Amino acid sequence: MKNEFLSIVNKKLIVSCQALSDEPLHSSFIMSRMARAAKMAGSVAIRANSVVDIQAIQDETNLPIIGLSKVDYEDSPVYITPTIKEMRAVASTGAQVVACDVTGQARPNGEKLADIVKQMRKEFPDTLLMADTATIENVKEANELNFDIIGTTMHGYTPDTEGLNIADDDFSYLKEVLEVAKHPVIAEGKVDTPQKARRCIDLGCHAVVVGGAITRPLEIATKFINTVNA
Ligand SMILES: CC(=O)N[C@H](C=O)[C@@H](O)[C@H](O)[C@H](O)COP(=O)(O)O
Repeated sequence: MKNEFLSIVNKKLIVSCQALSDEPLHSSFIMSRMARAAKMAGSVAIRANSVVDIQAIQDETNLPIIGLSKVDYEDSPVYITPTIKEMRAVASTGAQVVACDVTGQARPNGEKLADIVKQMRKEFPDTLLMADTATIENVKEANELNFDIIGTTMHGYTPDTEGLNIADDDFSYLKEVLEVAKHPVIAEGKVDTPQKARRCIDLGCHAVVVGGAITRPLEIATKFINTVNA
């Protein structure tokens, strides 16, 4: 039976607690404390990168997790849970959701997304799969592959969508995604104010993920400094 993740996060905020090795807060302990703060504020789930961070956050908060594993491969631009190896590792933590890149770009080792999804359904039937998409074409592929959740995570982060933002033109891209998607949409990517997060819910998203605007102090401080120093 599928887990209760979607009912838990319905119309709610999910905080993404992530810091890569080149970021000042890179540490599973620090990410677990970020997750503690998010839980205290009322976040109902956490998005987390890497097995070690997921485990630290599970131990600290016991909140449901959207898990992913960012790994760079030489033969592919896909880095969010790119192969079956990362998908299995994240699912094996017990994360309620495994998120992976669905941008249509070639995966490492020539792996095919359809095969990965099929294998995951066999091995982890109760784990939800979230598609981190960039374009409407990607949303259609996520529909065809029957992903449980469709995210806008990669919009603005691929060659086809560089510089774009889901909030542009009063969220016109997000409105299109909501039209096309056949599964619940979670808004994610550059949602950097409470008002924008609320707008995503009001437009019909199932939930909304906010990361950097809450958990990346370098990003937050830089915005302040750029404005003060302007
Ligand atoms: C592009 C990419 O790798 N995005 C990652 C996906 O997990 C995270 O680094 C983002 O922080 C997350 O999507 C939340 O987005 P924002 O931090 O803009 O609220």
